[in-house]
Amino acid sequence: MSTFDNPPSAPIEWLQTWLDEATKLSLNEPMAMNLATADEQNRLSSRIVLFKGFKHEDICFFTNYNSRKGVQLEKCPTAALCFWWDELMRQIRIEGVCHKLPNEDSDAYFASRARGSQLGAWASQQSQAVDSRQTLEAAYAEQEQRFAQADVSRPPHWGGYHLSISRIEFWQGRDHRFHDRMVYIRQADKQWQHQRLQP
Ligand SMILES: Cc1cc2nc3c(=O)[nH]c(=O)nc-3n(C[C@H](O)[C@H](O)[C@H](O)COP(=O)(O)O)c2cc1C
Ligand SMILES: Cc1ncc(COP(=O)(O)O)c(CN)c1O
Repeated sequence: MSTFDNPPSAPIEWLQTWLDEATKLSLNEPMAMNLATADEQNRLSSRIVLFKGFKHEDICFFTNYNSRKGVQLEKCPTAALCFWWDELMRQIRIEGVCHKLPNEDSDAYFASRARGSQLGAWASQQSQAVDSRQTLEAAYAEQEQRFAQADVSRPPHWGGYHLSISRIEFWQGRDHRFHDRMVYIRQADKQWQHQRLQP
């Protein structure tokens, strides 16, 4: 029997199962998810970021807090995420509110990154204009020198967010565009209510 015929009362285990199944496929970026944010005029923008695990039941990702998305999240913390796995014909849509992770969590994740990516986080003022690739390379070389004898510390403007889920939908592609959909909505008392949706 499919999970859609016997849905769990809460969605997190189901989400974890689909993430595990996508990871097993040896895709290039199985944890890539679209992140949509809005500015103060309700203009939307979206881009791909990587899912980096859970904080309790919240979804974590890491970025530059001064980036375009970071500036938007500061003013408008509601955001939407979307995973799509072609090979599984599966989509997961998530909506919720983002908060910055505690510094300790960002420190721990930053410390786990490749050294080159750590230096890149210092060298890049993400989303700002730059006149040439050479300017970027020079900024990177400068950070390489600066940290030549040391571990690379986390830039204060680089860190994580955790998105608290208010709505999540599981979508399984089926023949004749007659897909399975199940949505979970978080109620005021924190309990989940789920409903099957038409394709
Ligand atoms: C597969 C993939 C994964 C990415 N992961 C991240 C990520 O985890 N964090 C991040 O800041 N940017 C990531 N990026 C780059 C973003 O898509 C984007 O270019 C960048 O964050 C700047 O977005 P912004 O100007 O809207 O803030 C990724 C891009 C791709 C294609
Ligand atoms: C600019 C940028 N920042 C952060 C990440 C997150 O991935 P990681 O921490 O694994 O480098 C990515 C992934 N492509 C990225 O492009």
